[in-house]
Amino acid sequence: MEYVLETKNINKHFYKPKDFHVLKDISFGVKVGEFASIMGKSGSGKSTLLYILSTMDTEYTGELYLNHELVTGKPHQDFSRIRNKHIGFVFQFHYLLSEFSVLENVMLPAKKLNEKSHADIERDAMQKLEMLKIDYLANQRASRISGGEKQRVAIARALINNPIILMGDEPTGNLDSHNADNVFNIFKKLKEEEGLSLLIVTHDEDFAKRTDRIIQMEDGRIIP
Ligand SMILES: Nc1ncnc2c1ncn2[C@@H]1O[C@H](COP(=O)(O)OP(=O)(O)OP(=O)(O)O)[C@@H](O)[C@H]1O
Repeated sequence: MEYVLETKNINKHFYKPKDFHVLKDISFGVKVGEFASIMGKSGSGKSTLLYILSTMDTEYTGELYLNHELVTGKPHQDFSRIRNKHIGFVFQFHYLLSEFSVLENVMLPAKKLNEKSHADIERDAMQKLEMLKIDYLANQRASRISGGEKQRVAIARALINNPIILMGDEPTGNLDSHNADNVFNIFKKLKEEEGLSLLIVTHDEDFAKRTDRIIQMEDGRIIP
């Protein structure tokens, strides 16, 4: 089985205000090209898990593999590069820089990676905007566009470095049903046409039901 992401026995505690075993023996994988969702009650540990999987949180025991490579325990300076290059992340809130144009926002993670020329990055960013059918917004200030458009720009930004997996923490949580549907269809298209792997935390059952697999979390565990 070809996995883009795999975990082995991930455990995490929060020690303040008192010891709390938040993630318990999490072992699972996301297959290449799979569109998986994570559901579970509030407080079951979904966001905590996603922050570990996206290498934003390194305080845990167990193992995380991306593209079969063990990333757990790497030197700290490696993580921002791994994250920037291999993982696209979409939050509930878009976190766009409001004074920058849409195009500049999408270009930023590629600028940070510093592997391509400005012209190449601009071309790639325009291609992502075209793919998401928002290229007409390229020169608009991010503060001037609608909520649904902002989330599509955030997706374009998450894709700019051609990640191996796109993760989302309730990316449709702030959207009305029309815009949420739009985002689902974009994710589905990314899977079907680009072969992208996706792992999306959601509270929306209709959204989850339409993904390839629902991973259920309860009390810090994945329900088998
Ligand atoms: N920094 C922290 N310190 C202590 N406890 C924390 C911390 N962050 C989260 N928790 C606790 O860990 C548990 C899991 O939180 P988490 O945010 O992962 O849940 P979730 O399933 O994503 O919930 P929601 O659906 O409400 O976003 C909760 O009980 C939360 O209160």
